[in-house]
Amino acid sequence: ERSTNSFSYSSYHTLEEIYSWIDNFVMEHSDIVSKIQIGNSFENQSILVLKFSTGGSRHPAIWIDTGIHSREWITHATGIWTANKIVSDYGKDRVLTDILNAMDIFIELVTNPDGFAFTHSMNRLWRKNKSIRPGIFCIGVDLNRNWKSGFGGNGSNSNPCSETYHGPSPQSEPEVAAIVNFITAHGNFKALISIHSYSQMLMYPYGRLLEPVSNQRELYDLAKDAVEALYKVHGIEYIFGSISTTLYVASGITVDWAYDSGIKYAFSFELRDTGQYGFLLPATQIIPTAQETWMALRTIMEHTLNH
Ligand SMILES: O=C(NO)N[C@@H](Cc1ccccc1)C(=O)O
Ligand SMILES: [Zn+2]
Repeated sequence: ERSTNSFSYSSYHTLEEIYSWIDNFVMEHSDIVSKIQIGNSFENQSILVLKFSTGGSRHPAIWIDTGIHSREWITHATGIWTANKIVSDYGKDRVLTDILNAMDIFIELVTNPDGFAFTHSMNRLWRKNKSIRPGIFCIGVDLNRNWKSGFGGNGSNSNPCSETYHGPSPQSEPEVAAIVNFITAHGNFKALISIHSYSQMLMYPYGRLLEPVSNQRELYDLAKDAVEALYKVHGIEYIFGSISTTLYVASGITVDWAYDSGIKYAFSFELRDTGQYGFLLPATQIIPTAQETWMALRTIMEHTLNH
């Protein structure tokens, strides 16, 4: 009896429960999934990535991260369901099978493990990581402001007590440095998708600039197709566009770094809802959210495969 069969995909879980699910999941699907430790968090938790691969040495790759902001629990839960969806549909869904036969998919489920543990133990609405530094009397850096592109610019804050504190320097945080080192060393990532909640948006670079990226038209059309595929599942409406024009100017963010590193398909999701529950989205909405998000992810991955 597969222990992942007894895991509830319609519940929220602790860091320990997710890490033990990862070990069981990898054991039960060792033909296609492996676990990579890309580093350690500030408080010395392992930073784990799931690799989905059908072989080959350096297939073009797709990166998905969830939970960079620890209070956004729907994103970790969506990532776990998505991992199981990939192994369930491989060999059955033509599009996914074609994607995995040609590309590798990497999913980092708990991108901010220290913050995530803290949302379970002390503060459900904690956003940042848990780094501390001498002479600084507030905890944590916003991991979505700590990237090199536009570091310290508008839409990030130099005050360590701010929720958007960018940290002392680019990639100062081990949780960000681990991803940068991994993606840079791999050298063949074609798409990066960083998943947040909430607001129901699908966005692409730039966050730091109002000017459009060179392939803006392509990203606009792809985002449009993706949100249409999402809408068809449960009728949930997303808006889409560049981060700076759709949401607000934000500097030092994941997708700007990815885009500037040559990953031309860089997206950020804001999952359900639009504020009724916000970060406290009821667990009953986990599977519906994951189901609709999958159709958008699949659309983006299919486009990446074909371009
Ligand atoms: O925290 C959230 N959303 O979860 N707000 C995001 C908005 C966002 C999302 C993606 C890129 C840039 C900015 C933030 O980091 O400010
Ligand atoms: Zn966020």
